[in-house]
Amino acid sequence: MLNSKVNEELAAAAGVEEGDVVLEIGPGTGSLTAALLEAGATVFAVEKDKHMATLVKDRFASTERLKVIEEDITKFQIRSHFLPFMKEKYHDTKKRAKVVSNLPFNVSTEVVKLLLPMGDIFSVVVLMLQDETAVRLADSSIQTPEYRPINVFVNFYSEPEYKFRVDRENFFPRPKVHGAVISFKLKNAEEYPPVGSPKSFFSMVNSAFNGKRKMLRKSLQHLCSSSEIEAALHKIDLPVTVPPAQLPPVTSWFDTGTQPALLHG
Ligand SMILES: C[S@@+](CC[C@H](N)C(=O)[O-])C[C@H]1O[C@@H](n2cnc3c(N)ncnc32)[C@H](O)[C@@H]1O
Repeated sequence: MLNSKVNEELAAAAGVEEGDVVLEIGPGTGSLTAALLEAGATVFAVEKDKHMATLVKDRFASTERLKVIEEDITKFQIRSHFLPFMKEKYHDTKKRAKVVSNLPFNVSTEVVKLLLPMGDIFSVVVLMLQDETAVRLADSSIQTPEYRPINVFVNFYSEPEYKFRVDRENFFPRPKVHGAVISFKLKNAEEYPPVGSPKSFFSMVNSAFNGKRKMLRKSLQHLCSSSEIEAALHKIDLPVTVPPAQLPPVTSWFDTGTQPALLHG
């Protein structure tokens, strides 16, 4: 990141303040780390590149508010290794940590899938993504062919918000596309849509989208009878012909707040 102002804005987008514990993924040379420390946070950085991990450790050797772990975030055991660190720093047991990261674009979807279900550990996840990806993930109401199971996933676990675009001239090496900062305010488990098991719910969502142009009563016929599907759609005022890409945001799939109208989850 060539522009230090963007790092300050990333930290501000997560509302980082004195005393916060922040998980930073991929600190690289430490330009965002510097902004997080400057804002008063204690930073737990996970960097997979050995050389970069050493470099960032050396750069901030004089502070006790930084811990650097050399590890790939997709393999890192957040619950067993980060959680004890966070608990040691916070006196308030209800306080949650924050995630702020400027990661390579190619691992961003994997990181989103990993972190969003962790609302018991993190209150907010702020990421730099490709602009196009950020737009697609933040708009919960898109009812276009761009609507994917990942949109259902994002809105199930969080409230996404597109923050601001970062022109590609701000990065070195310069990527082909612009970046954008997106924040995901993580829900607590009691705020999730009321499904029996998220795993079987998402398996149902994937089945529905596998037959993108098919009607739901066809693509979900291995799970429910046609009449059950028609009745469920009727309950939430949708025609039986609705294709999956035109379903409304996931939170409105549940009629009374207790009973999932769209199948059993
Ligand atoms: C785009 S650089 C970010 C540099 C820095 N955050 C900045 O703002 O200047 C990405 C960093 O993420 C690290 N990285 C890439 N994949 C990673 C992964 N799976 N786990 C942890 N770190 C990763 C890279 O080694 C690199 O240092």
